[in-house]
Amino acid sequence: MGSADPKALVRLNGKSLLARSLEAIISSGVASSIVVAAPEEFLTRARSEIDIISESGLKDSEASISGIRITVVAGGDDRIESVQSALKYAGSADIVLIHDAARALTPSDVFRRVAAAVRAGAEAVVPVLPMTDTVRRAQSRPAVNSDQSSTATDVPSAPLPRSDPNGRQNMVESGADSDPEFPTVEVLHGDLDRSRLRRVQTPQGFTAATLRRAHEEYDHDQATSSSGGLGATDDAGLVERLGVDVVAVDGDEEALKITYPLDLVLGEHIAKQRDGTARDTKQRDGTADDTRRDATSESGPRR
Ligand SMILES: Nc1ccn([C@@H]2O[C@H](COP(=O)(O)OP(=O)(O)OP(=O)(O)O)[C@@H](O)[C@H]2O)c(=O)n1
Ligand SMILES: C[C@](O)(CO)[C@H](O)COP(=O)(O)O
Repeated sequence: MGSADPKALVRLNGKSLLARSLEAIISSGVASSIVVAAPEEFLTRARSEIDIISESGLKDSEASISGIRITVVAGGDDRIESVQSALKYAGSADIVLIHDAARALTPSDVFRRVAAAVRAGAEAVVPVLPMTDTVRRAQSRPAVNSDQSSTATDVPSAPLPRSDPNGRQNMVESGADSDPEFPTVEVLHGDLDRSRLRRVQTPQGFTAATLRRAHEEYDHDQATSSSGGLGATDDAGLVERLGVDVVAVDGDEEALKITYPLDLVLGEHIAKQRDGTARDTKQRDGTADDTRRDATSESGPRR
């Protein structure tokens, strides 16, 4: 994102991603307690975001905000460590939802769908959306070598350069063995059947026992792994390693992960519409923007 502050403190229409995430959780009505994991040096600022929500008022949810215990704790160096810090404060809750503050515009309905599916008996639940792009596997091979099959190696799953949202540099010169003396190109193989692929969002919901077991198992495997970090980009992945089924429910395009500056432009637009401060709040048919959104967004995933 390139901002000096942690991303959760970046603002959309004047309100931080953290504050917007908390509002969505609170107004969903599914939480009895919320734990926020924040970078240690930003704990005070994270706490002040909670005060802002209280002051600005959550409309008719104000009563429930005082009924919901909100705790701010120091997170860790990565997502998994932060979740583990927060889990220590989850008390005796038997269902836990893990949410990315970066998905600050997640509609409350998504929280309700996830919580309902766990209550209905699933051990692990994630909101998902269909793939709209064609997806292929990437391999790198020497740029000048005609024998591609014997030298191709999987492109490492390191993130694309943050400075280039489209990762164009990676598309040309793979980072796998990017020695300038031996340039590589990236070649693509194999159509993956996109009708069977899903984009995974948060909140991800779990029975607390299963989530704790998944983290313990992950920690154990990390400690005993001879091949370095196991890599885990979400909690559902850890639960899946236990052999537990991860159940999908409908996600929502507005639960986008604010990752690149371009996402802020879209996020700002959505936030303004919701806050009723969009310049063009009146549509030609006379309905307000946020009224139109309510009619479409809470009814399931949109492409
Ligand atoms: N040490 C960390 C890093 C990330 N996260 C969580 O993982 C989410 C997604 O992470 P990411 O998009 O990578 O966010 P950041 O690392 O915060 O920001 P940036 O995109 O600038 O790298 C964050 O919103 C946050 O909820 C966390 O809990 N602890
Ligand atoms: C959990 C997640 O949002 C699901 O899509 C995603 O894996 C988080 O990834 P990040 O690398 O921590 O942004």
